[in-house]
Amino acid sequence: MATLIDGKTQARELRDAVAGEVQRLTHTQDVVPGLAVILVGEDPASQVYVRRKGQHAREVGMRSVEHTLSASTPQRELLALIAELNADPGVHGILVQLPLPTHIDPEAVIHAIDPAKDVDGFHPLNVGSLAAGGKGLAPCTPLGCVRLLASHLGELAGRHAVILGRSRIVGRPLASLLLREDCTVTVAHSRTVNLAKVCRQADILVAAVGQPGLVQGDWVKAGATVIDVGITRLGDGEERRLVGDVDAASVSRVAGALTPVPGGVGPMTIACLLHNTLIAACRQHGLPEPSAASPADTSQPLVHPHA
Ligand SMILES: Nc1nc2c(c(=O)[nH]1)N[C@@H](CN(C=O)c1ccc(C(=O)N[C@@H](CCC(=O)O)C(=O)O)cc1)CN2
Ligand SMILES: [Mg+2]
Repeated sequence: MATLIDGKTQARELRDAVAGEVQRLTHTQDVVPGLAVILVGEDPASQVYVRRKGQHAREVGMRSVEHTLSASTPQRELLALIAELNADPGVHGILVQLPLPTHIDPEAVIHAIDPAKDVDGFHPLNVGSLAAGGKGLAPCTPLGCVRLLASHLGELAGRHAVILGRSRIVGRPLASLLLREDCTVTVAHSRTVNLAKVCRQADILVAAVGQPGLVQGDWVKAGATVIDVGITRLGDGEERRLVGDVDAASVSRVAGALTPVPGGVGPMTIACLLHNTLIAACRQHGLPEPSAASPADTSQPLVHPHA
């Protein structure tokens, strides 16, 4: 049976490491990293994630500012709030929780965030920097995937990674991050011919399409490491459950290791957000960065204590 890669524990370890760095910054530099999170509307899942981001930010010693706006907030009001936060020297990281109500253009919102404070890594300047192999802020879910992979596999260089899904939030930035680790990267998607055959070539298989149970055991090479990014809510009440893109029952008989849903990539997303906020604060104050920018650098204890 496949080893389960425990994202919950690793996320806690990363938060603890970030907390140590925050304490050091606060005491030696008088800098308290500040994170501002904006929620527009009342989507229940988004409310949970935003609450958790604020709570975890405070737990690691950061200043946390939460702005909750009604679902009917005009776009110009949201842009005005972002402009205020851009100008606030006590705020080092800004994020707007997605999805947004349909009358708001997410592109306009993402463009409005100061790229230096864009801790989601969604601004085109950060997207471009990552694609070019530079040092811009990278998106949190792909960063979490690379940390989990490096913790389990150590060196990633030379491995063939197949990423299922080409979204802006996961698939594309993850391809850039894995290229940075010298993986051979294939991005597969809904138009890929013979998807199962492509997936069977992977040493590392990442499923990020939002289709429950898509990846079956016979799509996986024996011993491969499988990362399940999908989180779909099925059922109601007592029957309510979260399922990933991977059919865990069949895949765990073939794979070498697998991330669970829940408790895999999800918790790493918020821990990586805190790490990005710490990096952003250091950069804004011209201070050396806390350990390696690369999540797969095993030489630094902040990065992944398991490796
Ligand atoms: N501005 C952003 N919006 C969204 C992002 C993002 O990174 N930035 N990602 C997702 C939501 N998300 C964080 O915002 C997120 C999703 C899931 C989890 C998580 O811990 N999941 C748990 C299950 C939690 C549950 O019970 O619902 C798990 O997988 O174990 C954290 C953060 C979309 N929007
Ligand atoms: Mg996620």
